[in-house]
Amino acid sequence: MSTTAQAVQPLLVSVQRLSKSYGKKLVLDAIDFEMPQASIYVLTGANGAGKSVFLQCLLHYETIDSGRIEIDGRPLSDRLYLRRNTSLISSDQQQFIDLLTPGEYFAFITDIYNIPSSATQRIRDWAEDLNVSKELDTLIANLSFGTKKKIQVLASMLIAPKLLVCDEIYEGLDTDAVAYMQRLFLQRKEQGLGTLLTTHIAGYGQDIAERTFRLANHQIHPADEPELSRGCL
Ligand SMILES: Nc1ncnc2c1ncn2[C@@H]1O[C@H](COP(=O)(O)OP(=O)(O)OP(=O)(O)O)[C@@H](O)[C@H]1O
Repeated sequence: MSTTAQAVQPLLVSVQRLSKSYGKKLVLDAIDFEMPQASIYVLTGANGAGKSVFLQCLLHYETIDSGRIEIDGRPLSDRLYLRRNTSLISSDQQQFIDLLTPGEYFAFITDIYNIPSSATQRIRDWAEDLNVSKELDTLIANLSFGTKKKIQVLASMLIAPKLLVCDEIYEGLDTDAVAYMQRLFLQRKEQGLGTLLTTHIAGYGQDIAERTFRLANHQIHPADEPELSRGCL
């Protein structure tokens, strides 16, 4: 997508001077970051750079020390709008669904998001695409790491949030699933939805992303900035 096209897209994510510390440990230092609607952005950074903390702050799972965050033009204090229109896929966020089966989890989602019951057939087709049809009645706690992730992916497909945030989505996924995810993100973009992916492995997801950023030294910069790209993984 050209810079001009991006300029006319309304913003999906707007972050201004976001700072976050844990005690004396500074993680994010006055970060500015913008992402338009209908986009795929990648955020890279070394282990411990602060990518997950940034995502947690973005979706208000973590409090911020200072700064301003807007999602689709709404402040984080618009809690219901935020929860309805965002989803996070992360290996750390699964415990709350562990004691449901995928089938129960999807029923739960269709209830709370008021999704028509016709979606049930779609989710069965998608489950077949991702090769998890046989797991729909197994407790999520007992599924493999990659299968748990696929269940989260299916849930996000049901919800189709305006902003989908994926923390290390490719970790633990087989090659077919990775290819499926790439197609899903591109499809989301065509539908006007935005996807933000983090990875500590440079190259992952960047082939489909229009922009890649790097979190280093507590700040986010375009990954192709010369002084930062020297330090890339
Ligand atoms: N709840 C917390 N309390 C204290 N420190 C924390 C907390 N959460 C994260 N940190 C620290 O913040 C820093 C950034 O962690 P974060 O998990 O965001 O890194 P990351 O870039 O996602 O790393 P990785 O690629 O390994 O997943 C780390 O030093 C981590 O120890």
